[in-house]
Amino acid sequence: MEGLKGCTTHSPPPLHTSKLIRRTPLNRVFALVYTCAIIALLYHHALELNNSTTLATFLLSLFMFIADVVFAFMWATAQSFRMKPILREEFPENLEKVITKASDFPAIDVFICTADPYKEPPIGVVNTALSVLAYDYPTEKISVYISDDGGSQLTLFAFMEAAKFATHWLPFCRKKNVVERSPDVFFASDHPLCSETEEIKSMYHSMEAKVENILLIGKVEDQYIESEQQREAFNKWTDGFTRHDHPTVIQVLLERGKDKDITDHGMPNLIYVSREKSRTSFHNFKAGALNVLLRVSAIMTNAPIVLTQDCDMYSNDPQTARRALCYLSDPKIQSNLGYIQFPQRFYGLNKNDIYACELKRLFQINPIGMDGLSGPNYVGTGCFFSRRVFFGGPSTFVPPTTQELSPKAIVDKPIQSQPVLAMAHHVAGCNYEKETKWGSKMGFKYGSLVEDFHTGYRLKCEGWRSIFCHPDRAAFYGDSPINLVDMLNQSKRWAIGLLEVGFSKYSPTTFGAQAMGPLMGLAYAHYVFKPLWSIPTTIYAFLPQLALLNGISIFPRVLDQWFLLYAFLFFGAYMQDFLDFFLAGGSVQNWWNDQRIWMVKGLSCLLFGLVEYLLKSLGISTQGFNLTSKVVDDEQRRRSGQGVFEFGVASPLFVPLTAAAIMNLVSFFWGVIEICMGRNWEGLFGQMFIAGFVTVNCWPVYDAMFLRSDKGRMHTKTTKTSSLLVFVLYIIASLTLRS
Ligand SMILES: O=c1ccn([C@@H]2O[C@H](COP(=O)(O)OP(=O)(O)O[C@H]3O[C@H](CO)[C@@H](O)[C@H](O)[C@H]3O)[C@@H](O)[C@H]2O)c(=O)[nH]1
Ligand SMILES: [Mn+2]
Repeated sequence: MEGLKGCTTHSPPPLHTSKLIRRTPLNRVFALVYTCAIIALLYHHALELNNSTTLATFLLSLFMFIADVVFAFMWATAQSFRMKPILREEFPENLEKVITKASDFPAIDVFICTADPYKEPPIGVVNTALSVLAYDYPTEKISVYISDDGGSQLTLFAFMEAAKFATHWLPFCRKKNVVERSPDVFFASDHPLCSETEEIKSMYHSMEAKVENILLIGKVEDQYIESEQQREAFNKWTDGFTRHDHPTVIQVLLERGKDKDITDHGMPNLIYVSREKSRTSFHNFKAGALNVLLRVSAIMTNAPIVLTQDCDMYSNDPQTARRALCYLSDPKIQSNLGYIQFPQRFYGLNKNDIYACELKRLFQINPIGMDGLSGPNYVGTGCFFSRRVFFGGPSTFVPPTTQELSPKAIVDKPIQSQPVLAMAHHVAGCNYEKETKWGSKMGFKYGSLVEDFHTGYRLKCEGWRSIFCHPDRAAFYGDSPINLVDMLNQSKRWAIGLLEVGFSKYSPTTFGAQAMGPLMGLAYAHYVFKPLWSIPTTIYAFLPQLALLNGISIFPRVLDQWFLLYAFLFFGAYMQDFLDFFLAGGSVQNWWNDQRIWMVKGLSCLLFGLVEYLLKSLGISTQGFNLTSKVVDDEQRRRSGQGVFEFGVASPLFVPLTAAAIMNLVSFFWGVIEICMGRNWEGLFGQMFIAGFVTVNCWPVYDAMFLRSDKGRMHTKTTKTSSLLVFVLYIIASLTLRS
């Protein structure tokens, strides 16, 4: 592999190594066997279609055929992750021995995005920023930029407080060798008690109280303003200032070389940026915010390395930047190395992770598979980029709009000097990108609600390589929705965004496969077409059951040889899925929940995402970036902690799921009755099995409909609508199938 491997007497110690996962040959053989089984299945379908005698049986066979074709396609795309998965290890302790002294480390610009002080409490964003400001990295090399799309003085106020607190926090972390550098996490953990710790703890809590108080009041009142400089900053929030319409605000809160901590050690840069907004221009959500930060940071510091962070993703390991450097500074791989992606990991997941919010496959398993090819995708946060990637492919430099934005430009003026500030305001303006390549050929890419996925994908197509860095100690921890409807809405937004890429002119199946090779093309196709899972899932959730209710058998009889094929395909896929999950450190319970959520998503967010995407393509509706809320009420947190599903609201997202739950329960019992009355069970076994399996999976739905009385139970309106839907489907099916 590319790493600096093996130690002869002369070669330097390694910075990183990698190895192929041991079970890879087995995976490849299994893929071959399973492919043969799929071909046999499709042959069987062809026979069925050909032999169907009535329109009804033809339609049934046709739908089942479509379902299996989509399943087969998705299975095939998933194999790309199993062909060459690799594991890596880094040795940051060797950095100084191999590369340079710490003072020669490259500078890093950190981008933290936030967009709404009420959905993303500023104290949380402050903790994220503090955890990065306090990295074990030369302080003068770090600049943290906050992008505030909420345009909120409350957030700015929180950061002014944070800047003061940081002058105590950074030296404290250094002195005590603190590992949890997010103060909130540190003070909530078991930490050694001493007067100094107590003092800084009370300082933190009083800052927290102040910030929360301001949030309650809703504005920064006079008594909180401490200096003329602060007043001048808050004066920008005039009467006409709204979050959708306001001028650029850039505020340098800490300046390298000028501001000192309480031990007289220098501080990193901390800069607040709220880009200009106007109702007449489109802002491209987070991608737009990141492009503004790319430009503003180019003018102010222009570090060669850029780290992007979501506001809730705090650093959990101060060594992280050094770890990324093990790759970024290795001359052997530098030339086409685009970014180092760390996995998204989450704190406070509920017992057995009932909503599978850990997204183990997306964030931990699949990236290992892509890493063996040309590297993992970008997931929006916890990613160290080489700034150069935002300006064209490794050998095709796309020059920026002005020389000052070039990754090679050298900043020689202080960040608070007049020309620098003027230029920074200019490039943050909402008209700046008009008629430029920003968002298409330059910077973060526009055109998809999953700007992270889209950007990473396009960088790959341009020829950049990426690396997946997954140390044992999580590098970052973030928030994940603990409310079902929030989780489904988030996945729905992703589904729409993915389809936007899938059906664009850059589709992975055509453009992508050509640019990156067939395996990477497949891997990306697996993501962009993920919402298509909803088609077979929906068919399998209703059709075999409707046929069962009408006494029609659609799968082979148990003693038939074709039945074995179905059994192999089903158990083969589930067992392999289980093994992947289990060997990546997941528990049996968590896997069970993960497969259940896969089913739930197929009947809710993926289905709605697909429909909304179609409506959007027809110009009927538009979808914005609905932020995932990072606040939850205590009762919800309690229920979620007990591992109980939270329905509560009457969302249409729950209707197909609830209808499927009812349909499967009813048809299963109907089947049992039929068999008790002496009907031959062999022909119905396949359908009974599916109905039974779905019923077992739907336990939380029945619980929420019939047994619970708390606020998180199923809304009666959802139950009624779903029952009606089942009834209508039954009538339609009976009329068609019995005709
Ligand atoms: O107009 C916007 C919208 C969002 N954000 C920020 O984007 C981040 C992600 O938003 P969130 O609501 O937390 O979305 P998630 O679905 O949890 O985020 C995942 O999916 C997004 C794409 O849909 C990626 O941008 C994220 O990095 C990825 O973690 C947050 O820091 C927001 O403040 C903005 O800055 N401007
Ligand atoms: Mn998020």
